[in-house]
Amino acid sequence: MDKKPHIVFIGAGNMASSIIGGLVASGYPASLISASAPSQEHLDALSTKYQINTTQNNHSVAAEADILVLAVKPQILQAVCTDLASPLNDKNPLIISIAAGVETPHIEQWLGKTLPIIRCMPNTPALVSQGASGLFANAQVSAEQRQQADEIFQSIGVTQWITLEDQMHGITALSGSGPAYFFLMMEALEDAAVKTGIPRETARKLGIQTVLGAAEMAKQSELEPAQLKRNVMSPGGTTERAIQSFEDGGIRAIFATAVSAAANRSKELAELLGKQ
Ligand SMILES: NC(=O)C1=CN([C@@H]2O[C@H](COP(=O)(O)OP(=O)(O)OC[C@H]3O[C@@H](n4cnc5c(N)ncnc54)[C@H](OP(=O)(O)O)[C@@H]3O)[C@@H](O)[C@H]2O)C=CC1
Ligand SMILES: O=C(O)[C@@H]1CCC=N1
Repeated sequence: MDKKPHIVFIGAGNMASSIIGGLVASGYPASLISASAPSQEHLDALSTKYQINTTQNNHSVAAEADILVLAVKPQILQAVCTDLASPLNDKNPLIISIAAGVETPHIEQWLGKTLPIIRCMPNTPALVSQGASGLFANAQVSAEQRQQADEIFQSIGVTQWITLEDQMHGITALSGSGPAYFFLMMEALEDAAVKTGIPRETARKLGIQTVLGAAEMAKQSELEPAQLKRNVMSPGGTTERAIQSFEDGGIRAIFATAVSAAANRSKELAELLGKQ
């Protein structure tokens, strides 16, 4: 980026904080990051931690944005966008919405005009620069804006662009919600290990490192996860027993059902919110 854009966040919750934290950690100037939300307490926490600009006034800050990140709950996005229509009347910032299940035509309709809009589905590991973001650009987004968005989200992890907005439901179910699946597995693995007699602290430390090590290995290896799994399974050994137990318990069906439940909820949200 030659001249870095002023990035304004509407909403200062979990996800905005994660992205802001990742951006600042990657060296993005805090003076070029602003956030707006109702809670002064949340804003103070953000400005103390990251030295970014904060305000409770969506209008004033939105009018200064080169890039406006909509980081509020999907259910209030319509009200927030409708309210921003007037301050954006003579402005043309790049809009980036991270709201689950809200489609770009609805955002355009609520903002009252055609605008460059990118839909992004990030995830909370952005806070430690290990995010995974799926992105979709509408037809108004220029190559330069696409590049700017890509650089922002690459500074907090990995990016993947999709060409069909409909695929965002699957991305949401995969990587948007995904960190929670692995935290659940860490909880379950730790509890199970403690039941074998291991101290909790030991179980947590080794459990987390095992997840991290497996992910790093899968990332670096040319082998597919299925082969990496087989490489751990000595014939007649311990892993084989555990994997057989997972398979007997229907782990693949459990994953398929859960991921499709999340994708279906994203579709439901899109239908519900589009009808408001
Ligand atoms: N959490 C996640 O893992 C992910 C979330 N998302 C999406 O990110 C979005 C935000 O989620 P998340 O951060 O978890 O939610 P949070 O509830 O943590 O944050 C929502 C933020 O919106 C603020 N807000 C509420 N009303 C307004 C308003 N009128 N104007 C400005 N700000 C307002 C809240 O203010 P206050 O601080 O005062 O409460 C809060 O800071 C959602 O749309 C979600 O779908 C996407 C990917 C992953
Ligand atoms: O649970 C949610 O709806 C949001 C979207 C993806 C992750 N959190």
